[in-house]
Amino acid sequence: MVHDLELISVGKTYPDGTVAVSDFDLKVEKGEFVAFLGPSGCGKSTTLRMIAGFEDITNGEVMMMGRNVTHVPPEKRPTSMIFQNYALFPHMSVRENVAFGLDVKGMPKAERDTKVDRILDMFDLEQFADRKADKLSGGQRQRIALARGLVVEPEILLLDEPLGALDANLRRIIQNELKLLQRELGITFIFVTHAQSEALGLSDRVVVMSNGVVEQISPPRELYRRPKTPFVADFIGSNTVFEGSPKGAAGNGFGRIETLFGLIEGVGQGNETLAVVPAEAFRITPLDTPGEVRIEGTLSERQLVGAVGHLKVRLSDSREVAIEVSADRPDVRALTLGAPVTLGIDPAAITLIHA
Ligand SMILES: Nc1ncnc2c1ncn2[C@@H]1O[C@H](COP(=O)(O)OP(=O)(O)OP(=O)(O)O)[C@@H](O)[C@H]1O
Repeated sequence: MVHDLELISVGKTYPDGTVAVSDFDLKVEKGEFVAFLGPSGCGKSTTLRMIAGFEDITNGEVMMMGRNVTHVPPEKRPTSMIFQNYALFPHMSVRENVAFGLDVKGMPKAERDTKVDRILDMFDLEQFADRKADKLSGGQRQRIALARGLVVEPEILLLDEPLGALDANLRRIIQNELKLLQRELGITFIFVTHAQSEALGLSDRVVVMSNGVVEQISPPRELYRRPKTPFVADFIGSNTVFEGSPKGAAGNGFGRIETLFGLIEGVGQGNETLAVVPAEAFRITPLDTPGEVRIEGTLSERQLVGAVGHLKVRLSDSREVAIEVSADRPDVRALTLGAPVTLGIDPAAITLIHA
């Protein structure tokens, strides 16, 4: 199958010796929305710029629609890039800004104008067509940047923190628009962000990066449910990680590790050394699940707010686990600070990973 975009072992070392990206492998299907997510400096932008062709690749190859574009200049790639600061020409009108990419391609005027009119209409920008770009609001500028990126009809749209300069409200609005637009046009989107909620909310798949290395490529839900590395377990959601030693397979895709808190069973092979437990998987026993993992602790905090009880349970290694329970439970109401508490976890919610 031919992919819209394929990165084969792509790496980048800057002239000063900084290794920004190493061995990046990725296959993206037509119409997919993929987010690159990771802390500042992890190599997201460098990777995006290599895809766009603005940055030389030190090793590896970039394929687009089955064609090797590793050494193809940006304007000859089927991509279009949108930057965080929009990179609009402030003294050009909206229309001139949007037409710019088509002019660069040498498109005949009549055809160009038709395309520009159509896209201005699509983004509700006709009434601003003759206004200078620096006389517009952030949200309007963002729309122009999108219109300018899309008017050249790219196969792949590359977006580098495109919403970073917007306030929270506008950000949410444009996020929605972006997602609808992407569905409607069926264009492949590669989206760089360090905002977890944005990556998880918008994309079909998320590439989590750290220190120039791909940690995990998964749909958002999978990142929450089945982190594959300690970095992802720490970076995504709110997990508690227990260390242990491998105790082998337990059947049906489950394994066991021996920890300070006893045997923990979870999804895995049983040759792993870490058990990852999402915050919402902890329950206060007695509860129902047969075969649940049990961990002992003492109640260190209790707040009953309306129907919800916010509890904290201190474990023997002095870590605290936060739990939400129904405040109506008589056993919860009866708990006093310092009381022994047994936590129960469904093994299916636990993921075993390698350190
Ligand atoms: N031109 C350059 N020369 C040397 N090192 C660079 C250059 N550009 C970026 N780097 C380094 O490469 C690494 C990756 O940078 P990159 O901008 O790709 O990260 P990022 O994940 O996009 O970060 P941010 O979210 O802050 O934009 C960082 O260590 C950065 O300092």
